[in-house]
Amino acid sequence: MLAEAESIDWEARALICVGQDTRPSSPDLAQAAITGITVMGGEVKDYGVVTTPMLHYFVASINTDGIYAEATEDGYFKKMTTAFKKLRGDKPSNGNYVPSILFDGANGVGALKMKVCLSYLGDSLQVQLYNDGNGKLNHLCGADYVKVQQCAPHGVPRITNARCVSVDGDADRIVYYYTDECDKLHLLDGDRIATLVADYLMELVQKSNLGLQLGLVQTAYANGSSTNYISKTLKAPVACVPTGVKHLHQKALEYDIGIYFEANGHGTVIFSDFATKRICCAAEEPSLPKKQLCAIRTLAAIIEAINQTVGDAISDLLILETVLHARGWSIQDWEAAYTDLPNRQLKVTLKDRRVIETTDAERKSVAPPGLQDQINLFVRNVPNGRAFVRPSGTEDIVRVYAEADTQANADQLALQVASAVYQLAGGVGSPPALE
Ligand SMILES: CC(=O)N[C@H]1[C@@H](OP(=O)(O)O)O[C@H](CO)[C@@H](O)[C@@H]1O
Repeated sequence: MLAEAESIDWEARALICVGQDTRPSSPDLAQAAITGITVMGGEVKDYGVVTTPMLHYFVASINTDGIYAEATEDGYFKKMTTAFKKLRGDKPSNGNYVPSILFDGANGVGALKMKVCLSYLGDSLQVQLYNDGNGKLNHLCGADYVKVQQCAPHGVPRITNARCVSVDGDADRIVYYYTDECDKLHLLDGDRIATLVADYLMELVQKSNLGLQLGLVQTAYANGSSTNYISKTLKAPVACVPTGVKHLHQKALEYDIGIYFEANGHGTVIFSDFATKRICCAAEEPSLPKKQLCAIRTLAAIIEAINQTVGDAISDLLILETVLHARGWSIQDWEAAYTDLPNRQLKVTLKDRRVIETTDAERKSVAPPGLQDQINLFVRNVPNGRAFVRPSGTEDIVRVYAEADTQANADQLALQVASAVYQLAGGVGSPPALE
């Protein structure tokens, strides 16, 4: 019936790529999928244990008959790391940049694949691997833990001011962090990543003189300071869309070069066919002025190094290390661009989370009645206040986000909004409290 409704041609070749992560349930689930596909007459390409973004990369490569890339693990690492080494040149250090990072693999597949990546990277980048698979997946470690709890992950040594990276369990998100002399965590999340990359690419786009338009896409979770920095300092177009990378990706397709990152570190850069052709053709024009040609060739190498199919922690890492290297920046130099507004996220459990309805890319609630008026009231009472509430698409909860001039005000605002949600929208369990 479904096949009929969707006009599916049973005679057409159906090739399904299957990949699995490191969870104990994965081999059985993968086998069940493979059996189902085979019974239905489909063809299976079993990639075994891979990161989520690797599987996306393989599918895009197959769907473009290898034009995008070679659909193998070796093809994936070779293409990205060759471009990375080209971008790096023969000097791994530059100014305040040191070619060495601490890597928290969240005890997931990202750690395994980073190990493989290291053999391709040679000595262009030193990566110390931690949480590399022996502990519990995402437990007290990984990008989500670091971002939401705003704490350094367990299992990674505290080396003052050292540049550290946390990826999530399936390696599609990445955040950077360091701990300072007072053991305070400094988080550089998806917003910071987007602004760092945008600043660098904008300079290249200008120098390349190819008339390409660059834009950024964020969600309501983007820190207000980052949005301000993009529009006021970078003077780049920035759009806000509902949560979920499918929305960000779709919007980013509207630009020649679209940069999208969720605040949690999930994102990538995509180049339109038009931009790719212009850059790749111009890169073969030796008669162009040296500075212009150099910028164009750098853009061409970035196209090779980035996984454009979806957010990819390993590919993003290579791009971010490239930008920091090119700028000669330490992680502290990167952080100096702007100051994040303190923020807080809380969760509220409701009888039915669908009673919360939102509009304006989830920044305003339209149901239940009266909730938005209450939020407006609380927000007005704190300097630089902003807050919103939305039902999660992945958990049976409602998420509350608040930011303000101080952590105490952000905490108070989040708690006020969460309490209003609990009262007006049918909260269950104990009333909201700061976690
Ligand atoms: C605040 C937050 O981090 N939300 C996450 C989370 O979605 P929710 O709909 O908020 O549960 O999971 C999504 C899928 O991984 C991710 O795209 C999104 O950013």
